[in-house]
Amino acid sequence: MAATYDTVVLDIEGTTTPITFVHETMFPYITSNIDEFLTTHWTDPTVRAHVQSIAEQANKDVADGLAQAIAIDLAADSQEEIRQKVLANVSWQMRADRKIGPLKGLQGYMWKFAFESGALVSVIYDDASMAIHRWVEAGKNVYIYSSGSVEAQKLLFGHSDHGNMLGLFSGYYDTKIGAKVEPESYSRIVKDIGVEPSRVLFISDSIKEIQAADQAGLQTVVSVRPGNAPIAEDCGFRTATNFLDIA
Ligand SMILES: CSCCC(=O)C(=O)COP(=O)(O)O
Ligand SMILES: [Mg+2]
Repeated sequence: MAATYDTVVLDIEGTTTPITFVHETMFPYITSNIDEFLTTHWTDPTVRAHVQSIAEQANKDVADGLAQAIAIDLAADSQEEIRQKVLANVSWQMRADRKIGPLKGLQGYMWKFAFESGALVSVIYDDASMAIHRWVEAGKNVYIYSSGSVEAQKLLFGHSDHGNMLGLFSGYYDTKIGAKVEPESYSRIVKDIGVEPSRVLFISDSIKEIQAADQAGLQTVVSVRPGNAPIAEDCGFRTATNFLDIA
């Protein structure tokens, strides 16, 4: 590909970072620690705000008829009932790998303690790290767009096996800008950055995200990594197993 882009937008899971790191290290950290974390941090104002968001989402899910959702009455339930219902709602959403703001917000806050204490160090593919450096050295702007909260994204790139990479990125987007499978989300991102969609390269392992970005007029490459969902050879999009083939 000729360098017809001057902005790069990167997904994380399955793109810069192995799916296994997210599913076998980051998510189990939440599952193993959330019970104790909520008990210990229950009165922390940030946890209170996340509990409120989880409760609002749970009540919406119940109204929408989601079978596993459990309503939370913040005014009438006891604090222990609320805590147990938060645990139950987080549990089913994590089993479903739900990419939704309230869940991602609480996960991100828990990961803050894990990354900052050194309990977690993220994994970035060598070629992804090298390509990001090359893009930045070539004057391109590199952004992240992930379902993980912006706070979690910064923790992940700030505490990686390639060191603190935060200085390389021009900005971060999460699902507050819109779902990753909606073309409008990509239109909002390029508008926010202030670039033409045709000058932006988006890389992701998710074919639905690639289709959405393509519909919004961005250039795309499908990230093919070990453990990613298989991509059909005739998917109609450029694929890459190594970022250095793109950079
Ligand atoms: C950035 S935090 C960990 C990743 C995460 O929670 C997630 O859902 C990753 O989704 P992505 O959009 O990066 O595939
Ligand atoms: Mg991904």
